[in-house]
Amino acid sequence: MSMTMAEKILAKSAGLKETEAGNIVMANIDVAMTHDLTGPLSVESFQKIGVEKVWDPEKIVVLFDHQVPADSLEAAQNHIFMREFVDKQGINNFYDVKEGVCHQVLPEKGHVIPGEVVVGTDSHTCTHGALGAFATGIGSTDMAMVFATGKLWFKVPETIKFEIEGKLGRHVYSKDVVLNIIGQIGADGATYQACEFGGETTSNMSVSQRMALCNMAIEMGGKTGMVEVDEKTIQYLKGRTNKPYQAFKTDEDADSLTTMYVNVNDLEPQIACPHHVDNAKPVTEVEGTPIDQVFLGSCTNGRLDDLQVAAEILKGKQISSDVRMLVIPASREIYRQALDQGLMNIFVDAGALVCNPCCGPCLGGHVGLLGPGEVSLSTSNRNFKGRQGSPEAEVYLSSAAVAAASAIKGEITDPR
Ligand SMILES: CC(C)[C@H](C(=O)O)[C@@H](O)C(=O)O
Ligand code: SF4
Repeated sequence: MSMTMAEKILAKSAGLKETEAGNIVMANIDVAMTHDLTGPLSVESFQKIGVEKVWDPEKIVVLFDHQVPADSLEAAQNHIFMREFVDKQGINNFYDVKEGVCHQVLPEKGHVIPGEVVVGTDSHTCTHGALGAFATGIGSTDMAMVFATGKLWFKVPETIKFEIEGKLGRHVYSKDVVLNIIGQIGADGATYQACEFGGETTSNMSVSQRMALCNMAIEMGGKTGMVEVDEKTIQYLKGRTNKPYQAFKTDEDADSLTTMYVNVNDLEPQIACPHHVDNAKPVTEVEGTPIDQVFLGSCTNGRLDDLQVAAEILKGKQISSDVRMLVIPASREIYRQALDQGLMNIFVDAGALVCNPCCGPCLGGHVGLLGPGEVSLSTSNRNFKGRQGSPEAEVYLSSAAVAAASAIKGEITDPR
């Protein structure tokens, strides 16, 4: 039977030969991730089930990233509570305050491999599908059941495959591609679909750029984002994991597959305007909009290539005195590489604030919040009302290149 990548992975994880979209399968979970913000709820629910020990401590990853270092007594208490859980359950895959954002750290540390089922109590767990896994966000009570049993049921999703063709122009990136797709199909355009990204443009992208595509799958309602395994995936995995893995591909004649063709030859840098991610416009339509803060970071665009692009633009320049710019590398590994490459000197000399790897202002719970009437330009993935602080603030989303060029001018700027 012809199947999609999502169907093949879910069939394998449920011990079935085949399955099809719409079926309910009981999957064996390969990786279960929780963090400082949703972890306490997951653990409290787990404790209510009454099972003493988690099903397999080696398959659980606990990580602190949303409020690190603790910015409130509540955050500190959450951290203490989670450290006690990790200790009691013998969970070795524990990353305390220093490592960075979960969706960057898990792939980096080799926890994500092709063909496996990864669940996390965070909606952007779909990012990990860039390595050919089936990865999705789940609720804290679902995670409690995973902790207890190692299993979770899924309705097998249909697949929408974005065949991306054409050559990206100068200073046009995967973030622009995915914002444009979301603008076209809407925030509910791929509801409960496995969003697979393919075509020659995707093949030419780095794993990092593919992660930005998959990261945004949830912003069009997707159950997961996915990219087929290729040489770049294999190179990425090298030195990170020795675990054997299976690479699955979507059969072109699979019943549950819909294809959307996207040509990027003439694509301009895109901006998602307040207060919805699907309110995407070409930068030329919004350039000149004054901004108060620029946030370069997050699980969407806080990776080394993003920092490199931004540093190239900021080199020898000064950030506008009307703007605060926050640079937050997505992980310690990226921070280290950025230091080695001299990127941090460029940011500091330009007048940016460099913070420790964490989620930062992305969801308005930690550093760098916006006041009423303020405007942020952010490389993250959501611009909902109140997302980065005051409900009277506005958030625009863009690539790292637009963010850097705009920081210099103090207004939304076309980096080209
Ligand atoms: C805190 C967490 C539940 C949340 C998510 O699931 O996405 C956060 O990471 C976000 O980006 O809004
Ligand atoms: S960086 Fe933002 S989107 Fe990513 S996990 Fe953190 S809060 Fe969520």
